[in-house]
Amino acid sequence: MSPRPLPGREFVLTLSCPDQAGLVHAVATYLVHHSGNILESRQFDDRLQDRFFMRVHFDVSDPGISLEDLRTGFGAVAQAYGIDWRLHDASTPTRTLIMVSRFGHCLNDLLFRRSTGALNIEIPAIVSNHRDFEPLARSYGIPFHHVPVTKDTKAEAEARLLELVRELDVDLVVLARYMQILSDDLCKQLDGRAINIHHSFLPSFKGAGPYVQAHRRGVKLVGATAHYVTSDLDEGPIIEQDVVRVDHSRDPDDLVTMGRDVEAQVLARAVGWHCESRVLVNGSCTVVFR
Ligand SMILES: Nc1nc2c(c(=O)[nH]1)N[C@@H](CN(C=O)c1ccc(C(=O)N[C@@H](CCC(=O)O)C(=O)O)cc1)CN2
Repeated sequence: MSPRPLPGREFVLTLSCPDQAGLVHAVATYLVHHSGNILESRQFDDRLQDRFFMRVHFDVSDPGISLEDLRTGFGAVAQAYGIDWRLHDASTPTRTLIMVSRFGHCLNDLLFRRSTGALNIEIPAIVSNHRDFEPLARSYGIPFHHVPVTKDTKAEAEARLLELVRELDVDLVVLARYMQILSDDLCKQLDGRAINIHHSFLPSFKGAGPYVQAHRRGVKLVGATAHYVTSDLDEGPIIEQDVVRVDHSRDPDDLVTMGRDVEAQVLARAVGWHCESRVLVNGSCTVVFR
């Protein structure tokens, strides 16, 4: 058997389109014409929406083929089939701006996971409406931006955030227990590239104080939900969720403590999958090729 060529550069193609025959063949033919070798391919046909979703992780052995060549080449296929698509270099880290308020466990977890290489992200800035975690940012050598928010300064604060997003070429904004509601305009500007961790198992207990709400309800499970941020508070497409068991003996503060680990783990999985282009938005839901 002839030896396989040395692995080339790796790319990820994600796509969705109206379901139709020949899609996988068209993608495979495109890859062959660009010296592509499939490493992983996942597909999902949403029969209710009649929409097809695909994620292809592949390498390219021809060193003369650039990312722009690949994008130009797939543009023709996409036009023929009405495909919405994205094509990324799999090795490129996602430039991630993290926002936090007074609870830092999710921020701390993301910083550590980046430091160990568990998350392929760069963190050009940490933004907070409080100064609690400026020392933590400094300990990782990451610029910290204190952007206070009041009803009167919200517009100015959001303008400053957008300025940082543009100046630092940010790909993804993560609300790691950032407790300010983003305006409709900011949500539009960050559509599909802002992830929030909500400290409940949505759709239960939306909004502020979910652990107090859960305690009043006498729940036997508390949880966390990572979702894309939209104008509808805590209603964005869900990316990942998990729960932890509780009981009658726990007061609201106990629930806050017990929820920390599951919040951090859920957010980290969601951020990791987003950064590996494993999450595709399907209307108000997601398809996650995890
Ligand atoms: N536009 C959106 N903004 C935010 C979302 C979202 O889904 N869409 N998620 C929240 C996070 N969050 C729960 O996870 C949350 C944060 C804050 C509040 C809230 O009511 N806060 C203040 C009011 C602050 C303000 O007016 O800006 C309060 O406690 O009264 C509810 C839920 C992050 N932002």
